[in-house]
Amino acid sequence: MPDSDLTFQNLEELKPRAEKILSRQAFGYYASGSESESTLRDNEASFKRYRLVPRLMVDVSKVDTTVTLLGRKIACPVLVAPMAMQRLAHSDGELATSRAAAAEGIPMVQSTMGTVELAEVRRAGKAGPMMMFQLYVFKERGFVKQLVQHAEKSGYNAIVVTVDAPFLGKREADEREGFKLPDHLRLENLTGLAEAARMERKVHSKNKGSGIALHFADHIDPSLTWDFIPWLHSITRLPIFLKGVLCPEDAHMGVEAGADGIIVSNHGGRQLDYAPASLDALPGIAAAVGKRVPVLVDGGVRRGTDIIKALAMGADVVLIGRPILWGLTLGGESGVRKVLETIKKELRLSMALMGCPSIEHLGRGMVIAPWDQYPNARL
Ligand SMILES: Cc1cc2nc3c(=O)[nH]c(=O)nc-3n(C[C@H](O)[C@H](O)[C@H](O)COP(=O)(O)O)c2cc1C
Ligand SMILES: CC(C)CC(=O)C(=O)O
Repeated sequence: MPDSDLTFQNLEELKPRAEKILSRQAFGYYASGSESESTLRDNEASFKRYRLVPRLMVDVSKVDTTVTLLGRKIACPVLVAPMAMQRLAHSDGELATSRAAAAEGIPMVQSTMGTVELAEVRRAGKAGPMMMFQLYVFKERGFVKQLVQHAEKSGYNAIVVTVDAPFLGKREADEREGFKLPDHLRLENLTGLAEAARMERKVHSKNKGSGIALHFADHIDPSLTWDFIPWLHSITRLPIFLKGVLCPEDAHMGVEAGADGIIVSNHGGRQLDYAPASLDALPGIAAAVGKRVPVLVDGGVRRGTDIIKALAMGADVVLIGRPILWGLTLGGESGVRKVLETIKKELRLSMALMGCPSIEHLGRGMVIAPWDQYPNARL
């Protein structure tokens, strides 16, 4: 697949360009949300509702975008979100994303459902600050233990447990197109295991509808409860983040159960439709967590100013999903690098324009919701 022209101004331009390159099945799988896609749309729309109040006469000749996560310095408060099956976008798939993220000093979260084996992805990203492994919890706990311990031995620095997917949301594009993983690709983390061989057949199966949804219903454990977290701690020394939290009470219960980080997410609008936009759920969750552990957020982050809004509203770090896949589609490793470079540059400039020479300067008073009064009314 020849790489295309990588001249673009911003992340919002990329989706229509990627659509021209990808197969209908792959584009449908990447782009779609569940059901009426109201949460999918609301994720981006919510960022656009808020306004920023700049502060003036601050020395911004130097702007420092770095932050620390799990004791490691990262280039800016951004992570690459876990996304399955990246070789649908480009033949280098997860390897390209891993190299690009490492080169930009940004951690990547690798999905359980990768099309490159997790240890290879980790090796490709060895120059980077760190990597996390996203875990889907299979009914077969022996397999889960094997997967997690293999990730730990391979050098991953944290486990991200996705807790919003007891079943896969109803993604109508996948149902309509009969989404299947093409025959030349494999869910590489699941091969070589007896249980996995059976799972794999489903993803390639000739059944009608979404092969992924069928695979999920068969093998992912919908009976998961909070006691899973202490069990996971008992089999790994890695810190555990919970991904998919939308309710302050769940965030609190997660921290009580032993979570080392909370990721506010509605899975990019792909699970429960009409779940709140992640940004709208964020302030309540940040308040419930009360700085006990880091709070991360994803869903609809497309601009440097979106990162500023999320941080000012209580997040420590954001994750970016689909724009990474569009960059990967357009230009493999270079495409992902360009996506990350672009948003980093936007963040740096917007911080300067906000009068924020470093991330600690971002505060709640700098973001106004439509229902807030403008700051001069508070004087
Ligand atoms: C194609 C695709 C695959 C995804 N695969 C996973 C996955 O394997 N595990 C997971 O926890 N989340 C997965 N997600 C959700 C993302 O991690 C993330 O929550 C979401 O995409 C963020 O929203 P954004 O795409 O608007 O930036 C996936 C999302 C997309 C678009
Ligand atoms: C293979 C899928 C289960 C990955 C996923 O989480 C998604 O498509 O949203």
